[in-house]
Amino acid sequence: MATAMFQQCIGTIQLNSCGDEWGSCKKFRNYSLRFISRGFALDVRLLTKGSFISSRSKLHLVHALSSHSSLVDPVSSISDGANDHQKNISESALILIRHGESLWNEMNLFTGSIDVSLTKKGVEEAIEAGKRISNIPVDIIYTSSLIRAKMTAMLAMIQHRHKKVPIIRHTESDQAKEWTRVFSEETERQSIPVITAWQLNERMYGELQGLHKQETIDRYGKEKVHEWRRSYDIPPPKGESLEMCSQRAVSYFREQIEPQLQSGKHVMVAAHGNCLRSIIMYLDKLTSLEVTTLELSTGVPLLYIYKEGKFIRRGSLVGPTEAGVYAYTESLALYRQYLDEMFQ
Ligand SMILES: O=C(O)[C@H](O)COP(=O)(O)O
Repeated sequence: MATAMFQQCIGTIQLNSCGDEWGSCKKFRNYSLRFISRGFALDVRLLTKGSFISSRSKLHLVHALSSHSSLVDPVSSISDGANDHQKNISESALILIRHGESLWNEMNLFTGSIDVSLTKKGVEEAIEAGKRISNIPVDIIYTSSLIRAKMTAMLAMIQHRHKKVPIIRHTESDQAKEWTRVFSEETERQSIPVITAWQLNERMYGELQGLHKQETIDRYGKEKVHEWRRSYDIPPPKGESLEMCSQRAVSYFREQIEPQLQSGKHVMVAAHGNCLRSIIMYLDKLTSLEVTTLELSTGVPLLYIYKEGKFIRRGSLVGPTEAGVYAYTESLALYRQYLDEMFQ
């Protein structure tokens, strides 16, 4: 696969030698070498006259200038003869993550729309989640507008092996858009857009927000509280039912996120227990009865493959060192192989 990538990019790779090792790069001067002071440390092998030359020196691969984004997203760009069949495989990864433990999860309080931070354990869960998805391609991230989901997305993404920088896009006003513009295409390519959307916020828990869950059970009874928490269409007092939450969250998913998947982008969504339950209900075509038993743990990423208009659930991801990761799909296995070769 590395052969395929370099065949595509050979004329356009930018390389940065490390100081005194520059001499060993001279043989590649026909290939648009340029000194750039940042990038990823890699051992780069280049294909020239039909065979690989190992540079031996530590090179910094900055990016490919070609229109292909194959060095950072090889899944969609593999095109040598051996991999021609890949052209016909059009699939995207969708990762869903419920945020890590929040301060109010720890205190067993109804949280809903209240904007509380992760706990230390929540931070660790987000980092662990990031390790689990570190071999899965991610092109764009969606989070709710609440800090616990944003923290989870950022902490998870900094674990990714491709080392791209997640950047929150501020689109709340024209000025916000203008003032947060990135003026380098190269920097842009090394970043991942993070879109925040209130539609992905946790279901609004109304008059339960801030109440202790056990004390609420003691006061209103187990059955009533369970109905508020898990029924599909019965809202908690002055709050949103799952159905109401689903109307905004699933509409947003269908209108904004699904088109990204359709266009071949790999997407991560960091959100909340009930918001994600409503999205999973849509993806897995669960009935309003089935969704009542769906529970999501904090900080556990779930993988779906979007292919030919269908969502295929692949379950929760195992740790990055476990061989099972290879079993997800052929494209994902190739992506991991690429990461192994490029980001050892
Ligand atoms: O808002 C909350 O309190 C939690 O995120 C979800 O709570 P639940 O499990 O009671 O729905």
